[in-house]
Amino acid sequence: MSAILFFRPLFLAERGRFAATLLLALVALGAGVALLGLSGWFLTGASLATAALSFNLFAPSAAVRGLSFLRIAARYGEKLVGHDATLRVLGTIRAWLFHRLMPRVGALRPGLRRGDLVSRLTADVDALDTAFLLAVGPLLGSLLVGAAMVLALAILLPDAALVYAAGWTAATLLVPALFVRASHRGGAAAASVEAAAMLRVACLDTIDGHADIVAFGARPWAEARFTEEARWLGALRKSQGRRAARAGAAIQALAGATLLGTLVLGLRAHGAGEIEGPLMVGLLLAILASFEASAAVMRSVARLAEAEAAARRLREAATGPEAVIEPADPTALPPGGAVAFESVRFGHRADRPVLRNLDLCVPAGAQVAIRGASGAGKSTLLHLLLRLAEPQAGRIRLAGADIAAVRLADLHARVALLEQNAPVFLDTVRGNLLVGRADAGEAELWDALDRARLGDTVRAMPRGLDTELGEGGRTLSAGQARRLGLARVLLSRAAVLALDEPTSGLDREAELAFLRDLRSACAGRTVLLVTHAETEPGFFDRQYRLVDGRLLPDQ
Ligand SMILES: Nc1ncnc2c1ncn2[C@@H]1O[C@H](COP(=O)(O)OP(=O)(O)OP(=O)(O)O)[C@@H](O)[C@H]1O
Repeated sequence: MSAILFFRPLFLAERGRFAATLLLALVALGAGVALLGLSGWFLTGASLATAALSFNLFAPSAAVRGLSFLRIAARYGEKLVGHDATLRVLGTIRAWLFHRLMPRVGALRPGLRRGDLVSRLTADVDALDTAFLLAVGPLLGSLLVGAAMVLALAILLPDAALVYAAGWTAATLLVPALFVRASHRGGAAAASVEAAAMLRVACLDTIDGHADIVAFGARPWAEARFTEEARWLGALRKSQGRRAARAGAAIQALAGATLLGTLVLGLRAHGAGEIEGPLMVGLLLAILASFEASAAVMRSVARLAEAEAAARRLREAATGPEAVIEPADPTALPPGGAVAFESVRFGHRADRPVLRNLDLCVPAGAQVAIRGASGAGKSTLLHLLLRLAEPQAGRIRLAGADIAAVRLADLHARVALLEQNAPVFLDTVRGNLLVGRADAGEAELWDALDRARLGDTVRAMPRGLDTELGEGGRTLSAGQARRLGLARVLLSRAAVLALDEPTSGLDREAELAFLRDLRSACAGRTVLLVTHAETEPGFFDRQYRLVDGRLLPDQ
């Protein structure tokens, strides 16, 4: 339970609603047991009465109706309040998790797949709903009902109290505990949660790679992979289900044995005149009803094991190291756009440096191109400037300030990045552009689009700026998606533009035109552009080549 308890503060925010749920669940459970007990007593009493007149029919039948109504109302209220509280908590957990994940995404272990992360934010959070509704509630309810039954038997049929206590303890505590142990021992619950996540990964992978899979005739391969994941999940759930069914059968057997034991002891007490027949029947039926609560515990425990595994995965995602730490005592970022790298060393693995003691000095407003072979470290250099990763040695300065000492929000307001695979969000053209500057007006949006040479394309779209672009920009060509990313960067007010391959996706003519226009489009801003493209003299103030982790003057 330790992983679930990690989320306790978020659950406690709804403690009022959860307490009301618990109370209503107890009322429903108590009313159910009392209803069956009373009915048993009533029916037996009525049938044993020689003359109907000698038995008061009115009071018990009114009580039966009252209890059944109370049970229905309490059950309804419990579901209503409980689900409301749970949905609120799940919403809070999702928002909290998203907030925690954002600074950690860059530092997630490389093996962690997108689909797995989605799985954590959705299915794993959902699994936590069992933590209260299906676990704590039934367990507490069952404990209280069990204790009440032991007390009632101790008063009315003392011989049977011990038998019931033993049967009930075994059914409510021992069997679920053994089930949890068996599930933990095989790691079944964790494996099942993992398998469900992997199935989502396989599904997303297949959708993303759909065109290639079709083109290569690899559908059998994709289907076999998906089927294999599905089969694995199915097998794990089946064996978990089998274990749960065995435990359920054990509870039924214990309920039967307890009932039988109580019946034998009850008949003996009845023979000795210690208990009346109707009361004994009432007790027997109440015992039967109380074991329903034990079966509910078993069902919740079965789901609780998965909730615990899901909580562990959520905790891992929410508490991992942050990619970049905010400075504890940030310094103010002076105005300006001068950029300097001072003996910067970085490697994704410390023993494999990508940049080695790299120096670069770009005065404010200067435009610099950096060329280099694929894998030379060009994107890495730009990422370091935005503190998407931290150098292992050296310092990067912006407007004279060490970027490690300034607030991330200040840094990101000053430096805009056009990523190599700049995303197109599931939104309109306008929505995608406003990510660059939320308060941009209509004229500024069109200006940015024109400067990125995308204005005419958007004008020809049916709804212009309000055209929906589809997931991942599916309705755009790769070159158009690229230019949309560029327009977003041009729209921002950042004094420094970090452009990663801004002309990829453009033909050579458009590429040269873009590079030629860049000077006026970005006038007054510092530009660091990394590219494979051949540039021409005069396009940039300075040009470098990135070779062996160092910058050499180019041309
Ligand atoms: N997240 C990562 N984990 C480990 N290694 C990485 C990671 N990202 C990049 N690398 C490695 O770092 C090196 C530099 O990568 P980078 O993306 O900066 O190159 P690049 O010059 O931009 O290449 P390209 O022109 O192909 O985009 C490469 O060898 C790459 O394999």
